[in-house]
Amino acid sequence: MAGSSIKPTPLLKDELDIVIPTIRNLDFLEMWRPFFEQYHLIIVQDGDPSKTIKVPDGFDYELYNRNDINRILGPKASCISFKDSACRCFGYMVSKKKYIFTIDDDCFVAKDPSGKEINALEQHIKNLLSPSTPFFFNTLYDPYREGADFVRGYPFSLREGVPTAVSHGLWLNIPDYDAPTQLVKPLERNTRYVDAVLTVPKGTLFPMCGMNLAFNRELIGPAMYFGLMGDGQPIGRYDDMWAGWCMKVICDHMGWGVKTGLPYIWHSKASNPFVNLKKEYNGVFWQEEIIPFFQSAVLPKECTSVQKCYVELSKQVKEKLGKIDPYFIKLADAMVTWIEAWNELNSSEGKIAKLPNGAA
Ligand SMILES: O=c1ccn([C@@H]2O[C@H](COP(=O)(O)OP(=O)(O)O[C@H]3O[C@@H](CO)[C@H](O)[C@H]3O)[C@@H](O)[C@H]2O)c(=O)[nH]1
Ligand SMILES: [Mn+2]
Repeated sequence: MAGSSIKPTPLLKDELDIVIPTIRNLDFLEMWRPFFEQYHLIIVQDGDPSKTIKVPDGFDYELYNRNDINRILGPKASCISFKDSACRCFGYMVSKKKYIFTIDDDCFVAKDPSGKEINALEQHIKNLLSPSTPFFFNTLYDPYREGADFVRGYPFSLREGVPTAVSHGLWLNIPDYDAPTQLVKPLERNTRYVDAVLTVPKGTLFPMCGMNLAFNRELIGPAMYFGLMGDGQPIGRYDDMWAGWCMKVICDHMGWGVKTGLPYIWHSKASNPFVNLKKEYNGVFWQEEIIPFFQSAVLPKECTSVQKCYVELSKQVKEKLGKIDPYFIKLADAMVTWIEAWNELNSSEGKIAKLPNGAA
């Protein structure tokens, strides 16, 4: 009898949205069709709202342009960036699903060393559905992976792990370098496939790239605000970095885990390093003060929800980073506006993620 032609239902089919920011086109979806077609897409169209973005046939999607964002959020739309990929966070806010995967429109299906096409979404789901180990490093990497385990000396009291809030994937071909590095190494390509998933240890920050990223929206969604960038702002290409630093401080406080490593995507477009240098210029200097701020940030135990953590962080940003540049006062206010807008759109969910015992 011929094999069944019924496709297996993909994992989290009705619990995950794929968020795509675009100012270009969505032709890249053809390559992802086998992996994405059964999921719902949320497309955030940046730039000129009068331009029509064609979505390839067969995909289930909702599309929002700037007019939609302004109509839905009213004055609170001011917290959503314009003319920067940071606009993608609007998609996180309007989603009603438990999980989010976000990918850039110049990211394609990569192949692993055996030549097999990588289903990046499937790997992110595996990462999110298995625990993290932020409190003690496992030298054999992901202990929950088939064929691996905790090594000798790993405390049994910690082997249950903690919930995974974020899965950060990587990129073959064009690496996510900053502009100075791009300028110095214009031809460098990442050809190294490292077959590992690591938990970022508690108390350690990392540079979160938004091009191949998934997260548990019910846990950490309110903290995934991609900071004010692009049009009218003195900085760009630090939206995902800002979100990553805020997110990690809050995950550490809440006792949740963040993973990085597999899956890889194939990043195809090298954005213009000179344009990027102009966008990043202030960030190159400011990050030398921003990082110590996040490294020393302490959230009080009264911060028992992500929203409360985030508003507390915004207060500390205003107080401690506001003296670097007035931009940080504007950013701190935008962080509060984001939470207000998030709560308005998601009030029915109202789920407040509580601190697990002793995690603070
Ligand atoms: O004004 C804009 C510019 C771009 N987009 C969309 O955002 C993503 C990323 O754009 P692009 O691939 O051109 O930028 P990269 O330099 O490769 O991106 C890296 O920097 C981060 C930007 O902060 C990004 O997350 C990283 O991947 C594409 O989908 C563009 O269509 C936009 O919406 N508005
Ligand atoms: Mn890109």
